Amino acid sequence: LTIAEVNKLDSEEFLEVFGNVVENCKLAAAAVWSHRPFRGVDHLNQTIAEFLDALPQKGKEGVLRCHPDLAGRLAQAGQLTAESTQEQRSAGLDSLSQDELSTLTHLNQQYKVKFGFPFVICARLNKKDAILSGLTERVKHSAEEETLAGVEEVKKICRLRVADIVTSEAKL
Ligand SMILES: NC(=O)NC1=NC(=O)NC1=O
Repeated sequence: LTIAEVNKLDSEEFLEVFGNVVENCKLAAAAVWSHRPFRGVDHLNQTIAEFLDALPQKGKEGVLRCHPDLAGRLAQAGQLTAESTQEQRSAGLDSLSQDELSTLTHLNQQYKVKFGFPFVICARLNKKDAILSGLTERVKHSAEEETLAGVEEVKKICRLRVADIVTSEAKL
């Protein structure tokens, strides 16, 4: 879609198209629709980022809780959204050794017990080794730090999903 076509979508169509740019969080798309017309893809991403940043602490944690674990139960059951399936596959998370899988599962569990929300990272920008080292490092942080770090990753995931939908116009 060009940004001009995006700006013509009514709220229902906009939700159909952008409803999952933030995983399982249609509210983000529903909230930013009223900012149209969007000047360009950067403006659209900026409004989503501002929506996420303006959420209270509990809201930020809630957005993180809407994310499926990396190589977690849903992934192993083949029940991830199309976007998450593709992202987790691109990081090589669908071909982990038994050791890697048990390490990731254990660390994810440890992280979730500590923070009460899952470890979130942009899988399209991190291969499995970066994911494992990121998780090992970030589990040492505070809940406040990890809420912010998780939301930053959600913004990266969102930007890539938006880029799959909106053709950025060549600068005229
Ligand atoms: N817990 C996660 O980080 N999940 C995910 N990151 C992605 O990039 N896709 C996911 O499903």
